[in-house]
Amino acid sequence: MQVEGKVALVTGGAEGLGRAFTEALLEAGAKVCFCDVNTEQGESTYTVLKSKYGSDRVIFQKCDVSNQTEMEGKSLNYLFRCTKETFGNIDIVCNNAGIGGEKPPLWGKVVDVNVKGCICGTLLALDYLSTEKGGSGGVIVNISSAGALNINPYGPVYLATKSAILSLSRSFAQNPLACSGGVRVNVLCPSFAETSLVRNISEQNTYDVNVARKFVEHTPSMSPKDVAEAFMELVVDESKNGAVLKCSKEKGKQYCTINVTYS
Ligand SMILES: NC(=O)C1=CN([C@@H]2O[C@H](COP(=O)(O)OP(=O)(O)OC[C@H]3O[C@@H](n4cnc5c(N)ncnc54)[C@H](O)[C@@H]3O)[C@@H](O)[C@H]2O)C=CC1
Ligand SMILES: CC/C=C\C[C@H](O)[C@H](O)/C=C/C=C/C=C\C=C\C(=O)C/C=C\CCC(=O)O
Repeated sequence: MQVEGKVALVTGGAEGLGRAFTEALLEAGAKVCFCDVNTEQGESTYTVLKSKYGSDRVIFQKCDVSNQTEMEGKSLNYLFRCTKETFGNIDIVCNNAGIGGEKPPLWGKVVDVNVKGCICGTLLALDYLSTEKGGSGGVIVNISSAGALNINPYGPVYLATKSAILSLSRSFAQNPLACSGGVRVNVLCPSFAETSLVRNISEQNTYDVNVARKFVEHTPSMSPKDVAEAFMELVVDESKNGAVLKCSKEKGKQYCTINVTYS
């Protein structure tokens, strides 16, 4: 895919990986609408990106991806509509927004943001991108986790949501609306990267904060820019549909095949 001149939508773009994806897309010549629930950080990031790339190429919208109705303020429906009205089309969608948490009452919000937000964002992306629905095709990249390729007793809820994103994306990649609609669906599984999500691991959102922190300390972390390089490969390479791309500091990029072995 030639990214120059294309229109992208990124959720959770105010900081961390979402900001890195947004900047990589802008650097490649795309127009980008990014959203975030954190208005202050979103406006701050928008100011920086607008001055670097121009106000005609980047917009920020406050949006909570777990908000399923227009009633509760800026929803994903509103975000997609606003992006299309502003830039005339949508070609690339990155469902990135995500949070961590394991204990009540936080875990329910984790499911709402990570799973429902990604499902809603993927369904809307298919509606706007599929040629079967008047779109011009394109690519959806959903953000799972390297942890989803394993089991982990210390982050079961978080990693369950990331596993859901993995299955959702691989399944939608074979869905008629995608296949016959010229839409590719890929999933990125990063290992640890230096962001607030990892820095903010605490008693409130993990079963054993010492284990989680030790895991992070012993696992070399990527920069968000490292992860964005893998993300852009899934956007640009039109041979990639249903691809599962793991990326880590130690082993770089690894495409994964997922099989079930029977005992
Ligand atoms: N940092 C890491 O080591 C890894 C992160 N991931 C995933 O990457 C994605 C991004 O994570 P990070 O950049 O690390 O986290 P982060 O916490 O640094 O950034 C996440 C961004 O999403 C926003 N956000 C949170 N809830 C939202 C909501 N309901 N609606 C809209 N925006 C919302 C936050 O305000 C923040 O700006 C997440 O889905 C995470 O699960 C996956 C593997 C590794
Ligand atoms: C791990 C950091 C991400 C989120 C923290 C949340 O609090 C979550 O509820 C807790 C998870 C605890 C995990 C403990 C160890 C993780 C091991 C893994 O296999 C994860 C490996 C890489 C991915 C990291 C990520 O997805 O953010």
